[in-house]
Amino acid sequence: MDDIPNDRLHVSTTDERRETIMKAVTDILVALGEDPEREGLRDTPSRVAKMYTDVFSGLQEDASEHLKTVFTEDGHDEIVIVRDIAFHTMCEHHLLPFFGKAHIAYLPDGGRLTGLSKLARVVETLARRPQLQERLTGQIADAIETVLRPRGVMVLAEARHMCMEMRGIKAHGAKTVTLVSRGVFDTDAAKRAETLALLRGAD
Ligand SMILES: Nc1nc2c(ncn2[C@@H]2O[C@H](COP(=O)(O)OP(=O)(O)OP(=O)(O)O)[C@@H](O)[C@H]2O)c(=O)[nH]1
Ligand SMILES: [Zn+2]
Repeated sequence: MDDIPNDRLHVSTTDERRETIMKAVTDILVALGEDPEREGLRDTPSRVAKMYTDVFSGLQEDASEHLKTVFTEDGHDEIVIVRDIAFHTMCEHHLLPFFGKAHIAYLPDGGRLTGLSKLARVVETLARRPQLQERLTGQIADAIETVLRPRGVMVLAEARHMCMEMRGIKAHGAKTVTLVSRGVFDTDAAKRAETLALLRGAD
């Protein structure tokens, strides 16, 4: 949040936020030449406000909190992989959805493990913000690295961006793949190759 000027940092209550979004959506409808009072649109500003507060709820959360359920299992310093964690998020440039799957691998150190579901919770929290795929991928790795201090972490994300498909270049079905690797996966070529193959899976 460091890059937001001070005068924009006013923290709104949920009600204030909803009111502001409703007014903005009404203005957009009017600017488009629509009648915001017609039956089908009457509840649209409040629906969109509810949807945005849900879709962007991760802005009020700290993703690393999820990982703090740490189990110490001495001697278990073997790789842990969770594949196919589905996510839906919004690109920060157009506020259009991008969605896909994240695959996570980490090599624990000192037997420090987290609950498997917590990895998916980290993805969910970080996805519920205006995002870039590269940043989402990096932030997932950062959270795991900071809390679990593993020997290595690797995150692979693949997604379809609606701003590239339904508008602009209209590259239907194009998939963007991003990869972040840290620690031993960055320095040990054999471990990196082996883990990347596991992350990619058979399909
Ligand atoms: N690197 C990156 N770019 C993204 C992501 N999501 C959307 N974009 C891109 O952000 C760019 C914004 O480019 P601009 O030229 O400012 O916007 P635009 O005129 O709408 O661009 P076009 O999409 O090419 O029509 C586009 O190239 C999008 O494809 C993302 O997660 N990562
Ligand atoms: Zn976009």
